[in-house]
Formats: sequence, C-alpha cells, structure tokens
Amino acid sequence: MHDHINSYNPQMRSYPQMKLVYSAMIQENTSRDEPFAPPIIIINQDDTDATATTTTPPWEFYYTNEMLLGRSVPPPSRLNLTGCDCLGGQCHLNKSQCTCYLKQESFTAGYGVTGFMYHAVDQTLKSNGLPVFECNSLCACGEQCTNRVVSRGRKIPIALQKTRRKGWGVFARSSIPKGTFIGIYSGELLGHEESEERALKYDEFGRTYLFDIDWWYINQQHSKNNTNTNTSRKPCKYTVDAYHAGNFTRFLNHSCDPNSALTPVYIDMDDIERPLLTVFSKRPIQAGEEITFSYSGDPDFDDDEEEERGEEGEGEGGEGDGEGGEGEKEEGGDGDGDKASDQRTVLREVRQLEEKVEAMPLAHNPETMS
Ligand SMILES: C[S@@+](CC[C@H](N)C(=O)[O-])C[C@H]1O[C@@H](n2cnc3c(N)ncnc32)[C@H](O)[C@@H]1O
Repeated sequence: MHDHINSYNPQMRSYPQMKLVYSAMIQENTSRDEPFAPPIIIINQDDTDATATTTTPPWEFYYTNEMLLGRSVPPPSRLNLTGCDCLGGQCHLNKSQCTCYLKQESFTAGYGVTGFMYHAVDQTLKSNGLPVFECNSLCACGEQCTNRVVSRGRKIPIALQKTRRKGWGVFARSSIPKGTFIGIYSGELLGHEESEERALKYDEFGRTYLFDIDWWYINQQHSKNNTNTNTSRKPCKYTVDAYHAGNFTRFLNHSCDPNSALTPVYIDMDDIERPLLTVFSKRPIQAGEEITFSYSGDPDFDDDEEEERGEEGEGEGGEGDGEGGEGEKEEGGDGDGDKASDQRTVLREVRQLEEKVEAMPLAHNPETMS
C-alpha cells in the first residue's frame, strides 16, 4: 500500500481525499491488534493550498503497533515468564495469591504505589515513570482483569494534524482523563550498534524518531546483579526507532510542559531490558489539545535539566532520545494563539471527517467487504 501510494505523482498525493486513504490504511494495518479502536483522522489546514505537496503525513514508514526486531535483537524470550492462577477474572481481588500482583509490588511498593499500577475503578495509571507488569498470555485471569490495559489496545480517538511550526502532531479528539493509555511507541527494536549508526544518519537530516530504553530501574537491576563498580553503569542496550515503522505516536512532538509521558510496560516479556515504551496522559487533556511528551525524559523526574531548557521551549529538531532532547529553542515557540487556533481547527474538522471515516467499510469485517 505504502509503495503504491509513493509511486503516485506528487499532484495525486496532494489530493485532499488522500486523508481518507491514509486513515483507511491505518485501520487496515491495525485491524488485528486494535479492531475496536476509534479511527485516526488526518487534518491539514493547508490542503487547499495549490502549492502543498502532500495533504497527509508522509508515507515513508510502515504503520504498525507492533515491535519489529533489528538485526542483532533476538526474538522475545518467554522462558522465565510466569503467569498468575487467578480464576474468576479479577486479579486484584486475589492479592496475596496473585503472582502478578506480588511481582508488581516488589518493584513499585517502595515508590509509594501499592498493588497494581492501574486503579481498579477506571484502569487509569496511578503514577508515570514506574514499570508496569501487566497480566500476560500465561495468566488465568480474564480479559477484563484490572491489570490489562495496554494489551487491550487504544480506546481514545485521536487526529494527526499538520502544525504550523513542528510538522505533524497528535491531537486529542475528545477529552482524555489523567492516566489514560494513549498508545505504544512502536517501531523497530534496535541493538546499541545499529541505533548509533542510524542516529548519525538521522542527524544529517535533522529529524529523529529514536528513543533509548534506559530507565533508571534497569540500571539499578544491573548494579544489583553486578557488584563490580567499574561495570555497574551499562550503555543502553536497546533503542526503539519509529522512522521506518511505527504508529501515530511517532508524530508526538516535544514539550517542556508535556501532557503525557512514557511508561515502560511488560506484557509477554521476561527481559527487564525490553519493556514496551507506552504513552499515558499525565494530566487531563482537553478535546482539540495537542498531545506532547518530553523528549528528554519526564520533567517531573528531572527538574534541573528542564530549568536549564527554559519555560515552554518548543525547540526545533528535538532529538528523540531518552537521554538527549537537545532541542534548539525556536523564536517565539508555539504561542497560545497558535495553540488555540490549532485546537479550534481540530474540533471543526473532526466533526466533518469523523462522519466520513466512520462510514468507511472496515477491512477486517467480512460483511462490509465487497
Ligand atoms: C518524532 S518527530 C515528531 C513528529 C514530527 N513533527 C513530524 O512531522 O514527523 C520529531 C521531530 O519533530 C519536530 N519537533 C518535535 N517537537 C518539536 C517542537 N516542540 N518544536 C519544533 N519542532 C519539533 C523536530 O523536527 C523533531 O526532530
């Protein structure tokens, strides 16, 4: 599909109708892992501009919610994966016997979070930045278990919208409560060497989609297992690259005052160095608001660095790197006027486009296929 569209001449790619084709492509590619997710719609204020070369985000990547493996990355190991024996659907009713509950507590109780990382009432995340161990395919609990959120897929409706200064961005199409799962930062999982090679290439064209998996607790685990102080600080072993493959989260822009944050989540994975990078809201987000996160880690965890970066520094060319985030400050940043106008545009266009996209036949529904 992507190659086919890329072979069109630029004029055809600039037809406003291509926005619907883009939404349909996303639905097609995600119909197996999130069949009930609301459609992602495409909004571009400039698509009536005759000089515009494309009305959609680029077709340069393969749209997927899955993790593809880089050349040196072994297939996921499940040898040491364990599942709980909680019959009757809900693990949190079974605290003292649920091995998933006990495992979660062993990692996070010391940080003030008791039990699972999700609230039992609405399954929102209790705290950003701590590892989450979800129930997995070996667990006896049901699909509706409190401890299955990322595994059940995206529920929130979102739009990809062209912004004035930051390229494409991700916008909320309805209000999102604090602690809501937004999406997996999917793409290719690369080893250290391959990610370094790619970083050099991406530096040349000034855009990067690389995020290191270098959470603080991974280093702590390593230090615990390794008493030799010379080797206690390990270079980051894995990096996610969303340039060639990824989903809508690759369009999340940087903010120094973000409304969402990355959280490491383990599902069918027994390797502590290989969590999924997932995006959760860290405060309530209004309909029409841009969803952003900090490319330099969670500002709540790293205040000094953020003070140096200044207030609301919406930098051009932010390095998508768990440690880096060397965004140069853009003159004037993204002012409130721009934000309000982006928000109004989303709400207006959302209403028109939603009707069209939702009326489209779903690729996974045999009854609606011709
Ligand atoms: C992961 S991509 C985000 C999606 C990107 N806007 C696009 O259109 O593909 C990262 C790139 O987006 C741009 N970007 C992200 N946040 C920005 C910001 N706050 N101000 C200006 N540019 C930004 C930079 O070019 C950065 O290298």
